[in-house]
Amino acid sequence: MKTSTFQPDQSHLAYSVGITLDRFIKLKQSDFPFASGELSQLLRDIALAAKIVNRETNRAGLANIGGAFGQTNVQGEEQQKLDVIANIRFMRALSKGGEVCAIVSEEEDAVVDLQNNSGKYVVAIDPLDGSSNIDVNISIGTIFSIYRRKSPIGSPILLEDIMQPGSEQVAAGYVLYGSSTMLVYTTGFGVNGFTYENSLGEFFLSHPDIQAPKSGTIYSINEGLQLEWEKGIADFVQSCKEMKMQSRYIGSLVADFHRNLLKGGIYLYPSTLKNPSGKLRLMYEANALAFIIEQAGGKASEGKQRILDIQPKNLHQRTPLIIGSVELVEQVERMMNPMETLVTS
Ligand SMILES: O=P(O)(O)OC[C@H]1O[C@](O)(COP(=O)(O)O)[C@@H](O)[C@@H]1O
Ligand SMILES: [Mg+2]
Ligand SMILES: [Mg+2]
Repeated sequence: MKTSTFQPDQSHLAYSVGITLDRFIKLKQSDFPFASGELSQLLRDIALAAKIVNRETNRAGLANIGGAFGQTNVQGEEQQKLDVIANIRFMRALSKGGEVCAIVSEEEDAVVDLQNNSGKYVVAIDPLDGSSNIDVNISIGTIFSIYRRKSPIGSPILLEDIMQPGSEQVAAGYVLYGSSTMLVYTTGFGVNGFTYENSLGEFFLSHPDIQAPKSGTIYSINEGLQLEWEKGIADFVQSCKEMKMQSRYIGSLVADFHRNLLKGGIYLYPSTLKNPSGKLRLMYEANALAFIIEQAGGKASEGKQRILDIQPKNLHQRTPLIIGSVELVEQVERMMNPMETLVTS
């Protein structure tokens, strides 16, 4: 019997570049034997809101949605219009989806209880990261963490559902609104990046199984605060200069993190006189990026302790953040804790 030589396209079976986010989420669901599809749907809801925020950021200059909103958030920071717009868009998508029972947002003073006791998940979100760069057309982002609630489904949410350490995250990611728009996330089975194809309105897998280089030549820190650094940080930055490493600082955490994740390097926002606990927020900035960098083989620390082991005490608490290639982060830790290094060496 004559058979045709047609080879069926098997590519959908492998996580090959070009697969849509939707399809990838579906295929990856098999990583969770007891998956019921809710986390998958929640990731889709976040991707949908990201598409809308992407559209808003692209036309920020045209549609008079740049500039200040005229209010300050719980941290006393002036809210930008896009902070508020992004917050509304993500709130809507997360509440409409039905999977979420509570949200912690940079732009909301208190926990947003969605009065949806059947919701399984809690989301912590920085709707718009890098707000100071909105009006000057520099890359900005969104950062999100997803936790499974601890209290029984159907019952009201409890504090224990919200105040979970980063090690309890079931998924985390960020969206980068840059020269291209990307969504990068993990569910604890590696890190994958998707690029948004505007004309098709779809995210496509472009960076499968991202691995952070063990070391790198890039260091990212706001050197304007140099006089406020503790000795270990100052020594490390000095050693970077002596080794002629490249200083790169965009001032948008997501963009600085993303570059260093792909190229190898380290981002540091240490404690300063103005912010003795650092500037960045544990629950909706540091935890998500720490989960991603660890899944990609890197490291995240506050100088001594692993970020993901920090037990949160309040919603908007800050933490020093040292994150990136494992060898560089460990070098900073050694320089910040010379005595311990002496004891252990
Ligand atoms: O201007 P600084 O002190 O260097 O701080 C920049 C950091 O602050 C942030 O803008 C804080 O995030 P938000 O914009 O979400 O408030 C980070 O993205 C960035 O890394
Ligand atoms: Mg931020
Ligand atoms: Mg923000």
